Amino acid sequence: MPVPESAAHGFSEECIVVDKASKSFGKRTVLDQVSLSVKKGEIYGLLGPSGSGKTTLVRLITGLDIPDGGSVTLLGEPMPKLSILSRIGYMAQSDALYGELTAQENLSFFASLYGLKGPELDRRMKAVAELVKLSGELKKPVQQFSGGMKRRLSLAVALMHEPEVLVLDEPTVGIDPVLRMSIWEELEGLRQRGVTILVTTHVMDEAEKCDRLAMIRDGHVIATGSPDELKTASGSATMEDAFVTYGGGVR
Ligand SMILES: Nc1ncnc2c1ncn2[C@@H]1O[C@H](COP(=O)(O)OP(=O)(O)OP(=O)(O)O)[C@@H](O)[C@H]1O
Repeated sequence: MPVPESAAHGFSEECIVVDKASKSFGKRTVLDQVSLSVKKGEIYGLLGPSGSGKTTLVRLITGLDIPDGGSVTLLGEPMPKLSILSRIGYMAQSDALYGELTAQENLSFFASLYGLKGPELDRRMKAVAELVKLSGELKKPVQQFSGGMKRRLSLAVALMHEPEVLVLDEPTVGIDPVLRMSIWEELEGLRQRGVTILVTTHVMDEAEKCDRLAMIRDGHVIATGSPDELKTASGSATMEDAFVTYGGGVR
């Protein structure tokens, strides 16, 4: 008897459901009837060439933009919905941090937007700073941070309010391989605690770490599945080959 996909991967509840979502800018259709679903507690990757529509899709999912057609449901609620925002952590592609403020001041500022204060604020600040290995750097102005440190601080900001869903747009761009590995260890730790993670990436070894992936090309989801399923379906030995097959249409 075939095993349902959700049972096969050990997940059940659907956390993010995108149903035939479309988005155009002017005459250009950037997303065309995109559908996918992400289950609670999985790391789901969006993989596709530059300009394929990943960031646009992420913005629809987080409610920053509204689809022209179709729908997005997050944690059972139709998006956009203000009350859901406190349950999402979003890390955009470019860091939105205050350079003149210290890391600690940045964390306090963003946490205050979620109503965190007092001992709870201190507890969360300590926890996220440890998680992204910036505990010793909290008093430094962010303008003195390297690109990788800023990326890690942005991740810390997204984690401050203990979101159930984490949406990360290319979280490791500009980060060296050692730091990249440690960020992925953190993401795997969060997954173990039941956090659902949606991540866009261009990096194949990161794609391999996802439970499931959607391959996006020219605004369409052209394949979904686990890394092994995508490799098998495309007759590829490596994720890189699968990406080229799906993304570049080379074979
Ligand atoms: N606000 C906008 N106005 C007009 N065009 C836009 C807008 N936002 C995105 N686009 C266009 O939509 C297409 C998809 O962009 P998007 O940023 O979603 O791609 P991406 O897959 O995230 O790319 P990358 O991997 O390079 O970040 C691109 O051609 C982009 O120029």
